[in-house]
Amino acid sequence: MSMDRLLENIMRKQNPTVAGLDPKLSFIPGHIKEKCFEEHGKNLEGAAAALLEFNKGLIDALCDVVPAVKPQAAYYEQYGWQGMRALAETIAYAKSKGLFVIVDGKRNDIGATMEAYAAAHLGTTDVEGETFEAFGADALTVNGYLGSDGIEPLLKVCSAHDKAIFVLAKTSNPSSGELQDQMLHAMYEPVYRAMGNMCQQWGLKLPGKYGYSGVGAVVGATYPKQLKEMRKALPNTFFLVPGYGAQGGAADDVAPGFDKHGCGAIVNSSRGIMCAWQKEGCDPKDYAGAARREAVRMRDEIMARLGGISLPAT
Ligand SMILES: O=C(O)c1cc(=O)[nH]c(=O)n1[C@@H]1O[C@H](COP(=O)(O)O)[C@@H](O)[C@H]1O
Repeated sequence: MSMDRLLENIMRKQNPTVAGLDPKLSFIPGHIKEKCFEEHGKNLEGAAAALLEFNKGLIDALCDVVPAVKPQAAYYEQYGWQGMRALAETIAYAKSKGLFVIVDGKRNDIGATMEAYAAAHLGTTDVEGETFEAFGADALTVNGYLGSDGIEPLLKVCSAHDKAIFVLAKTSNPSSGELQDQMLHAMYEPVYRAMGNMCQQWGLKLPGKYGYSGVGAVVGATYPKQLKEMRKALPNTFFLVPGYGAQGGAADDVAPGFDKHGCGAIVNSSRGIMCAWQKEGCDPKDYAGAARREAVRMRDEIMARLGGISLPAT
């Protein structure tokens, strides 16, 4: 099962972190942009080529450190179909380096449309009887707030193609509480807890051998209290924890998301890793080296809190 593969990658690398690949031109060193603009023009084609080259450098530098990468689709979409091609090529390149790829699409719609999203990102697309893998991620972030009929098609595709999903429960952004913290009086619990419970239920259809199902939940590093509460309440739900670094989350904040085996969560950092070269003020040609140093620092900081990671007995 796909989530098992993520856990095994985390265990092997002793690193419960994921590098976000959310590139925009201002994050990319000048020498890459100049080369790509010269080759392809200063247009969407040139920009997309720069994104891909930047990403490949990051992936090469990070692939023996991190277990996974998380490209956020919006950063590619803003560069048109050329950007989406860069997304597809980034996914393929990361997979070829043994990385688990979580595409951050936060997709959701009615069931019929969700079938199309599921085919696009996790399954295969049918062309008159022949099937093709479109984007081929290992996991996709989704929004569960349309309810079960939006999630069911994903569960089917996950089961058939060995994939996983992460469902937004308590997001990291400052205004997430406006709706997600509201109490559901009939259930005596806030909305994000109800969503967590739904993840736990949906996960029954995708059981994993280490106790964590193929339906994970997104819980922000910026809300450690809720992270702790959710870890206790949802023993079979693996967490994607964004908000470390650029959004202010630190090792102390993410620690409550883990179980007693040091398992149960993966912490994302995007700008913290991608833009480390700007923060360090190092030679821009060493941008990937700076990303690696930050990824190692982040790993060591979180691992110092966890001690070690072992996989719960099967
Ligand atoms: O689903 C996500 O990954 C996500 C959920 C959430 O609650 N908060 C959140 O920041 N994210 C994503 O995680 C990444 C965070 O980026 P940085 O703040 O640069 O580390 C971005 O790709 C966000 O879109």
